[in-house]
Amino acid sequence: MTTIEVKTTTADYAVKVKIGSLMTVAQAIKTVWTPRRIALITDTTVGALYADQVQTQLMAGGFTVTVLTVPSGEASKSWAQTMRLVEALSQAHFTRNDGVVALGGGVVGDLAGFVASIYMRGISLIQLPTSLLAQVDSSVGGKTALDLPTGKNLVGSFYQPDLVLIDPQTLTTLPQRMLVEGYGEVVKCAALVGGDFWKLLQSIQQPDDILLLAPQLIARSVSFKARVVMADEKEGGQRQLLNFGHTIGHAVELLGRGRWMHGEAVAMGLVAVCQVFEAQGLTPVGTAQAVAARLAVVGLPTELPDLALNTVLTAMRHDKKVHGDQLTWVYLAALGQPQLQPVPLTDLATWVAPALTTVA
Ligand SMILES: NC(=O)c1ccc[n+]([C@@H]2O[C@H](COP(=O)([O-])OP(=O)(O)OC[C@H]3O[C@@H](n4cnc5c(N)ncnc54)[C@H](O)[C@@H]3O)[C@@H](O)[C@H]2O)c1
Ligand SMILES: O=C(O)C(=O)C[C@@H](O)[C@H](O)[C@H](O)COP(=O)(O)O
Ligand SMILES: [Zn+2]
Repeated sequence: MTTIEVKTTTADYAVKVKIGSLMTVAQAIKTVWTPRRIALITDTTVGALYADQVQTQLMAGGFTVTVLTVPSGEASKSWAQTMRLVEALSQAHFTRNDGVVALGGGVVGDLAGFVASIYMRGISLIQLPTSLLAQVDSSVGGKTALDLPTGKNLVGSFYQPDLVLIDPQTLTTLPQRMLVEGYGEVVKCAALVGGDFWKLLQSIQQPDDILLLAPQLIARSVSFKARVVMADEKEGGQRQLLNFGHTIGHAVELLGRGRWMHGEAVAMGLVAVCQVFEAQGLTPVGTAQAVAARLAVVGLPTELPDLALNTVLTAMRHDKKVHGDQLTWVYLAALGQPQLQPVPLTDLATWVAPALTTVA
């Protein structure tokens, strides 16, 4: 078992990574929660695979469990599902002493986390992430979110869980496309960290290698993310670095309307931002190609689709790193040396243009 401690101004919790840990989930939860009622929030796909097993374990451990299921997919990060879930909690008389357990990928984690943060102004939360993306990134750090038609994650809260329990065994049921998209966030972390983490990616030459190295990739990604979150929980400064590749990535994800998964859009965004900053002379020439090589080897997309510049710019203006009349970008001064660069909104078109294949 690898344990990574996260200590922020609002919470102290452990991220535990252990193969098979979902089989002893009640034991782990009892280390942080007394017996209580649990809303086990999951999606249709993950629920069908794991909800019974988790519910049985929790009930044997003395918890009372209500399973609440949302449709799989990004569209569930919505007001409609939020309303359904908080109303279900209320109708079942959940109180402030009860808790929410999120069982699923990043969608379930973001949605259930948001629900836990607003129901009765906040009830306890535990994350049981089951996708690679959720295990390396979204379950840790306390960002919860819903999407709006204008942009990704525009509603949400910072709300830390009491425990994150990661069982890499769940990745064996994850379809290859979802395994690979989660790897997009691993490449992001490795590019930010550089050194041995970046070198480790040389061992990944095909999607199966991701599964083989999953415990290591999870531990390294989470350790890095935990360090950043502990230094800057609410993204006043260096937490913005975790948004590397997301400025263009989120725009592409939104404009694709479900065509690309988050990690795929981030993969395109990582290469694109390196191209943008190579053109500005701030990222060493060849970085975009080096990043693209690590992504392409597992089949992640590395070239932006044809998108009209004005639609990309409109989506980017909803980025939460817009402060006043500037958007802060994350770029690599070198692998392992990320920097923040504010760019006036009026200059965005000139900056972004080199990354787009079609300028309309
Ligand atoms: N809060 C954060 O810090 C943070 C970080 C990164 C991404 N995100 C968000 O996470 C979301 C993407 O997460 P995701 O890629 O996990 O998507 P997802 O939650 O939609 O999961 C992808 C698919 O895999 C299925 N699945 C999950 N685990 C499975 C398993 N073990 N076996 C079989 N199927 C399984 C899901 O049902 C879904 O169909 C996006 O909304 C993104 O914005 C949040
Ligand atoms: O945890 C963070 O901070 C991140 O930026 C991690 C990102 O991978 C993640 O996609 C996050 O949800 C994006 O946050 P947002 O604030 O840009 O919506
Ligand atoms: Zn992300």
